[in-house]
Order: sequence, then C-alpha cells, then structure tokens
Amino acid sequence: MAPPEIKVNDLTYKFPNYPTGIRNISLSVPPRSRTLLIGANGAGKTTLLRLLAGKRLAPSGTINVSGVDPFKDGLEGVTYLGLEWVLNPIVRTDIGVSELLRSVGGDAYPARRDELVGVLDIDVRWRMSAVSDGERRRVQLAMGLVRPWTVLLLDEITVDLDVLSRAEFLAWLKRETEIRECTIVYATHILDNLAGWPTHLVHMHLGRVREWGTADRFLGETAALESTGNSRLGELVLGWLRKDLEERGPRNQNSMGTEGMTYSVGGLGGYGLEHKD
Ligand SMILES: Nc1ncnc2c1ncn2[C@@H]1O[C@H](COP(=O)(O)OP(=O)(O)OP(=O)(O)O)[C@@H](O)[C@H]1O
Repeated sequence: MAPPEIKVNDLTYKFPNYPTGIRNISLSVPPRSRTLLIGANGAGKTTLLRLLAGKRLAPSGTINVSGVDPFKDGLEGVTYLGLEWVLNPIVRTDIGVSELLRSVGGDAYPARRDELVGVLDIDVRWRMSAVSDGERRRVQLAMGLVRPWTVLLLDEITVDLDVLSRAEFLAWLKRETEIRECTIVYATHILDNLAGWPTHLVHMHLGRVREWGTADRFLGETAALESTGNSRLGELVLGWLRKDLEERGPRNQNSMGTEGMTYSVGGLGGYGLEHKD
C-alpha cells in the first residue's frame, strides 16, 4: 500500500442548491503526521473531511489519499469518524460491549481490542442501553478504531469524554502514528491536552485554507505572546479566530428586517452571495 499521505490540489466543492462549500484548497499531509483542522463554526472542516473520506464527490484529480481517489476507488484502511457515525442507533440498544466489539471485527485484532478497552477505560460488561453519554462514546471509539486504519479522519467526536479519558485517548492516537505507518487529520475546537500533539496545523476560514504548515512553525511565532494561562496552541487559535471574525463581521449586519428574511451566512461570505430561506 502507498504511504498514507493526503494530497489536495485546488479542491473546490459547492453544496447542491446552496452557495456554501469550500474553495481552492491545496494541502499536502505527510505520512505519520497528526494534523489539526482549526476554524470557526462553518469554516468548512467537516466538508473537507467528508470529501477526503470519499463521502462526497470531489472534482476528479483534486484529492489523493494513499495514492487513490477516495470517491472513485473506495478507501481500504481509511476510517472516518464523524457525527453520522456517532448517531448510529445500534449503540443505544440493549446490546453488550463484547458483542458490539465482535460485530466490528474485534476478534480479528484481540490485542488491539484489549488495548483500546484499557486506554478508553471500558467495562466489557456494560449494556449499551444503560451507560452514560461519555461511556457510550468510549465504546464507539473502540469500535471505530479497532481495525488498524492507515488514515484516520476525525471530526470532533471526543466532546463527551472526561478530561483524563480524552488525554489518554489522544496519547494513544499519537503513539499509533509513532509505531505504525499511519496518519491522522483531526477537526476540533477543544485544545486542552493537545500541547505537543499536532505535527501540522490547518487554519480554515470561510471555506478556504487560510494557512497551513508545521505546528512548530506556527507555535514558534506565538512564543512572544503574553501569557494568559492558555496553552500556546490555545493563544494561537484564539488569535486566528478573532482575526477571522473581525474580517467577516457580524453574521446579521445586513439583515433580520423583513418577513422571509434575507440573511448573510458566514460560509456564503467567501462566495459573495446571499441566500433566502
Ligand atoms: N448539507 C449542507 N448543505 C448546504 N450547506 C452546508 C451543508 N453543510 C454545511 N453547509 C455549509 O457549508 C459551510 C461549511 O460547513 P462545515 O460543516 O464544513 O463547517 P465546520 O467548519 O465543520 O463547522 P463546525 O465547526 O460548526 O462543525 C457552512 O457555511 C455551512 O453552513
């Protein structure tokens, strides 16, 4: 198999019937990297991840994941964990954890299964109809990750985890990229416990990649920031989002007056368009 790298070449995608989407994105995500996708709500992170996962059709030649076009060729070894995966109703039924893990191939990877059960602090006697949200999420993560992926696309799915579980989980992901030939792209708003985690940062704004590069480069630039108690990554991202908001302006500056109102949507700003609801 080709090294798990992701190349995006001038990718533009527009949602059918909406002027929203992402524009002119070019990126190169090296094998064994851990890339954070950063951006305000609506910046285009989920759209990009779903395109990388082959869940939506990108223009031919714009995306290459481990040497193949994800939509056309299907992606062996690529795991995408996002909202629709989280909402899968099976994990709310009266089913046991062992059974669930078996159903996703856990028995074929017993060492990995047991490792994930340990890292995510899962009790295999749990019934899924009688667990907390965070416990359910931990089981889901074990289910999603038990097969050894080579490219992992994560759309924030750790929101329900307690601080320690999330820290352990992030450390496990990091270790994976150190001991195996694999690559992670992770869209998140939660920057706790991420110091030293990302190798690369991608800053998205209004459907575009505003800047991207190695984490060291960006974090080096923030070294002189006044300390606020935030991590350097937290300060960097706060600065980015403040600047993005300033440039975009309030969402409703030209609107909210009439029946059947016309409103400016952040994501449309990049296209210079408005749509009526
Ligand atoms: N199904 C859809 N149809 C039309 N427009 C959409 C659709 N999904 C998202 N959009 C729009 O596309 C833009 C990018 O949305 P996307 O979900 O990729 O943002 P995001 O960066 O993941 O945001 P968040 O941080 O809130 O998850 C937004 O302007 C959004 O309103």
